[in-house]
Amino acid sequence: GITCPKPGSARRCLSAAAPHGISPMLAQSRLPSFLLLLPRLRSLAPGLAMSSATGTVTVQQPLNYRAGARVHPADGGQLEEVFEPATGRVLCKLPCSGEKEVDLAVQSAKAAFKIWSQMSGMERCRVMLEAARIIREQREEIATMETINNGKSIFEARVDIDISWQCLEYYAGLAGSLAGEHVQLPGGSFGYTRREPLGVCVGIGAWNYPFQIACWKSGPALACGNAMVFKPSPFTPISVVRLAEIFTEAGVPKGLFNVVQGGAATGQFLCQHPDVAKISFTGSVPTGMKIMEMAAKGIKPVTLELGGKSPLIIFSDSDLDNAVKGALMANFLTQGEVCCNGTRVFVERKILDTFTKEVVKCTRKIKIGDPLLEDTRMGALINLPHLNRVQGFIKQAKEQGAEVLCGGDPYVPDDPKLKNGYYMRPCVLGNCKDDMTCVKEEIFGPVMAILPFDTEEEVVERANATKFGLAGGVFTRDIQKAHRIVAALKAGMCFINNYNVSPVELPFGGYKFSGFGRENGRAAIEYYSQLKTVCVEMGDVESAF
Ligand SMILES: NC(=O)C1=CN([C@@H]2O[C@H](COP(=O)(O)OP(=O)(O)OC[C@H]3O[C@@H](n4cnc5c(N)ncnc54)[C@H](O)[C@@H]3O)[C@@H](O)[C@H]2O)C=CC1
Ligand SMILES: C[N+](C)(C)CCCC(=O)O
Repeated sequence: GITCPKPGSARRCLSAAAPHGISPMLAQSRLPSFLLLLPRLRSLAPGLAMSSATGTVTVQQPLNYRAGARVHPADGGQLEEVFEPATGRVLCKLPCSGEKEVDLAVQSAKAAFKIWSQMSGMERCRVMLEAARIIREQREEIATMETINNGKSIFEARVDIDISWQCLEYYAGLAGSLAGEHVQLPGGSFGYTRREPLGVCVGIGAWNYPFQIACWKSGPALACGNAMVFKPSPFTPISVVRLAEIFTEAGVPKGLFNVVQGGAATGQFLCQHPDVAKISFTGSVPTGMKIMEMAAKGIKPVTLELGGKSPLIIFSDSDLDNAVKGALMANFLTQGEVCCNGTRVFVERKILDTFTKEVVKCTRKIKIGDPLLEDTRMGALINLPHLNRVQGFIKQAKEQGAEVLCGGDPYVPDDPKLKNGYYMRPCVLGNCKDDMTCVKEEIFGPVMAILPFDTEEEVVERANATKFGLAGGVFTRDIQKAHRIVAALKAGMCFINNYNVSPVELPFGGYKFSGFGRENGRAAIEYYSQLKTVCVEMGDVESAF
């Protein structure tokens, strides 16, 4: 029979390993209870007020970080309200950094780069391992901050934080083995290559995985000997400053990792700064295009992690129980606000009815509500405009002939403090056609579209008929078919018989409009370093003149 995913199973799927190699469930049970953590939470994150229950937190501390300390920006001044998605309350007013503050952050990074880039890989490794250790130790506090600012469930935020420290640990491990090669040339001459850092790298992040995105960028950047100035999304400015403090606590030179806050204007100052050597961006396609244009003016390399509309193909020979779980994992993590989500679920017609019935049954069981409660599996969307945008897609889908099989409507929790939060019921759409807007455009919300198919050839063609190419997945018991399908998919990250797991050892990134460059895995080293070739003459110069 088919069972819905059980609490705990998602964490097993999502997180490659747990602290100290023990199971994530065990790791969690060894942590002190949430209440016991409160005094510690206050001392570690003084920006958070007395209690950290939903609806009680306000952030007072400065959220810029420069030269090893929290600072108020030197200029800018325009204030952005930051909301708590679960309640709709204002968490803080964020001053956006201007050109002067951006310059100070870049200069601070430049000074730290001089020290950090001269250290050996093993020395950098030790500092990064210490940062990973501190994150692991403070997992609960950081996950709580992330939940309060992003609206995702605490259950998921813990997984994000685990992936974050695993990422730093992974790149710490690589730092000591970064090396060039030695090449013998005629007459005893030889050449060698050196893998050198780029300098000051800029990271610009989206709001869906604030802490994790910052680790996916700073991990490889710092391992290669670079410095970084990071700008989170103005919707989620809080947790990344904690990462900056942790790096300092771990022993990086002051200024190695700085945080500037703000939106497009601040981002532009960063991208146009002449002392910036590289830009790594996670966000939407239109912004990605602008970033590339700005980078072109300074011949700066870019990494672009952009949007997607990925296919998930379910064959009739799949293990149906796993295929249903896979479809839920592919669509409903972080309220569906995930770039690599498999939102076009192609189902072989023979099992369309059985599969759809089970997916709808399991989707209806997803517990929505206060994201800090242990049993919540879906929290609030990032903000009201975004909730309205997602609602607009569902309305349009109905107008174009799709059938709402479940959810799709706003959800108002019983708890009075959550009444103004941005909740909706996860939605499954049936009767979808390839040319509907809900099937073509990235919705970035909890909306799954189900599309029947008949043949392998047909489904591959339809799966690839998109401007995006971030991810794709296939469920089947036929191993030849599975590998044939993923080989034919035009997407950077493919899953066989699972979806949306994130082992940091594997490169992640897109094809086509989903961007280029890779994060995670050894591959990311290429994007945060440059190769110097040294040619050594052991004989006399044979001059042409
Ligand atoms: N491929 C991936 O890894 C991911 C992609 N995304 C994509 O991101 C989008 C949602 O994130 P948003 O934050 O709304 O995207 P966005 O593109 O509006 O903003 C992303 C970041 O860029 C900054 N920014 C905006 N305009 C800028 C400019 N002109 N110059 C420099 N920086 C600028 C923003 O302040 C923010 O920090 C979705 O479309 C999603 O597909 C989101 C997460 C992961
Ligand atoms: C962690 N994972 C795989 C669920 C999502 C990562 C990509 C993103 O930032 O949206």
